[in-house]
Amino acid sequence: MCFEKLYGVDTSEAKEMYNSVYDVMKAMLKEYTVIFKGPNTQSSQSNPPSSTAARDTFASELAEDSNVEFERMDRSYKEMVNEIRVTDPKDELDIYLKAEVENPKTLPGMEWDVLSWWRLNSQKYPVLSEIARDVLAMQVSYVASESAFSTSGRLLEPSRSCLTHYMTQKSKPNPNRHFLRFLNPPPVKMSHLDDLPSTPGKYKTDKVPPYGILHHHRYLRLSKLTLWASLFLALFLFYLVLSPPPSPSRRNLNDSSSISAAKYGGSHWEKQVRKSARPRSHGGLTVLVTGASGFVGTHVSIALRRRGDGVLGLDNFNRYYDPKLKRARQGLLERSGVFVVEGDINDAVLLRKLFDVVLFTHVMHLAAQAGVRYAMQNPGSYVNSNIAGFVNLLEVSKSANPQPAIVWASSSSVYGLNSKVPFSEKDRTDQPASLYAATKKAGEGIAHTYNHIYGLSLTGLRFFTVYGPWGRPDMAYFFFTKDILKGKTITVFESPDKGSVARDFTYIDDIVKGCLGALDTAEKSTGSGGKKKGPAMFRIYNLGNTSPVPVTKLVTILEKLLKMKTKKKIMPLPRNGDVEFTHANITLAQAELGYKPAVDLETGLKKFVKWYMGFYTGSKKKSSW
Ligand SMILES: O=C(O)[C@H]1O[C@H](OP(=O)(O)OP(=O)(O)OC[C@H]2O[C@@H](n3ccc(=O)[nH]c3=O)[C@H](O)[C@@H]2O)[C@H](O)[C@@H](O)[C@@H]1O
Repeated sequence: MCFEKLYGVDTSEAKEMYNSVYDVMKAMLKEYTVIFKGPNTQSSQSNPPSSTAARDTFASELAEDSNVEFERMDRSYKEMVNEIRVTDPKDELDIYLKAEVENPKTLPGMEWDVLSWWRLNSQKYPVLSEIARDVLAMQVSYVASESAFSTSGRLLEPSRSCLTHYMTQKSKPNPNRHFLRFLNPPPVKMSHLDDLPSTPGKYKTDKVPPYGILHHHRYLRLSKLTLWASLFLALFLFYLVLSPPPSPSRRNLNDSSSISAAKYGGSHWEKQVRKSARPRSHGGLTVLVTGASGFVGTHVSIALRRRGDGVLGLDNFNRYYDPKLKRARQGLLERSGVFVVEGDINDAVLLRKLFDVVLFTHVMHLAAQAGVRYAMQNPGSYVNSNIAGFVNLLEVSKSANPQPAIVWASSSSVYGLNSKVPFSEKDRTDQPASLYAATKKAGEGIAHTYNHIYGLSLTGLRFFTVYGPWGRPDMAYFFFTKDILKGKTITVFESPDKGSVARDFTYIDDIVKGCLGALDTAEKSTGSGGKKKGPAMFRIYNLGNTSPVPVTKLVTILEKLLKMKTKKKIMPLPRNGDVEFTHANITLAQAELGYKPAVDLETGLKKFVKWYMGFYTGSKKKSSW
């Protein structure tokens, strides 16, 4: 009914919304039925709290605390509920939905509240009323911020969630409650009760009308419509609070992570994990590569495997860009003997499981939300992957025994508005120009903390615009190629003084060498079992090419390689996080990692174009992979 009001009678939107809420309610009902009635298999062994027992406790609590005429109330409403007594909990929802809409206009002048109605109807709808009690009794402060869930200011108002002070007393956090078990929030004062006197006892319970009277009248005044809306609202909150950590505001990005749990476990899976992680050469490393089906992850994993190291991949296959490309990379990895676990770095259970099954000597952490400009569209995904995910990985790594040495991908973007060239590791990095850069910089700070407190060996690599075969479709060289081939106009940015924007484009093979150099020179972590035993290595290196190339030149090279002219639209560099130029000073990486970039942009793009034509157009000239 409320969806019909919102979307129109008989519209597909209304039906879709109704069905989705209905499905959620059914699922919750099922869950609660198991909790309050006990799963079939256990019912004879244990004594799970039945809905009747729960109801009785609830009723006796009421009788005890509030001087209500409980017996009288009990008699009257038992008479009422006997009219429709639901025997099978799974029918409760249908019966509730079919019930008459009650008239909200009767007995004006008395406030109603949802919880009272549900309490009153707890015999009629035993399981639904348990859900209502858990969900609707949630105090405002049980959610991080009520406003966070609201698109139009305050969400919980007296008319929407009218919890009397009596109810707030009754709805104290109870760790045994199903809902609160998930939440376990600190009990803070409800914001909409702020006008309650702060002196305890000023509100006397005897000022509350006797429960029996209230109770007797309230159900008559309750609008089914409002009830339904309240329940939906509460369900919405319930979902938000219980859903996996958010997430990229774009739902599809996390689709794969939310189903990851179903994709691991079992003896066959463990066998694959062990086999993949087992080094083939004597003294080989045992490396967990996160983001293994990403661009750099694929190349690094294959290079490690080829030289005899054990490699286990981890990737959530999100949809930031075409997952088919990631699956194709996974195919390559499998052919090289690298098994990729489908899962998210935010999944601590999975990570712990992986560390239980394999004693990783190293982690090559490449899973991240990449891309500078996309951060304005979906900031949450950067926080989720580059900060929360990284912390999760560090947490699990610091507790592992032995602790692995970790090498992870930072970015040239941390230099932000730094104008001193070439960029040296000693230069300031406190002026990020994008949220992406800020999360990468935060990652460096977080890594330092874990090094300092737990003795984790950590090496950060600041990559400079990495390109090459199997690259990322969101990067300029990649989509320029695609657009040039399609005869589309491409947009080339220029700096505010009409100068060229330039990048220190770095070929993938050079980056791979830098990654392997970092892994090979990383000292062991010093901690064990989450405790630091001594100072551990902490390093940051630039991995660039040391020869910035203007984007206009990149376009000219691509035109030459593709043998096509393109239409260019020159635009001022938008204020979306892009910086005017990057240029790496690689002295440190050269000295300590033996890093020596060897591929110039034209040579690298030639290899990329060859791969691109083979992969996307089926050209016979396929690359070596
Ligand atoms: O080195 C880095 O730190 C970063 O390199 C790239 O970021 P970016 O250098 O911005 O790479 P592209 O998005 O491929 O852009 C390359 C150049 O093309 C320019 N561009 C981009 C898009 C466009 O339509 N037109 C255009 O002229 C950009 O302004 C930039 O100068 C990656 O996307 C980041 O993930 C990485 O961390």
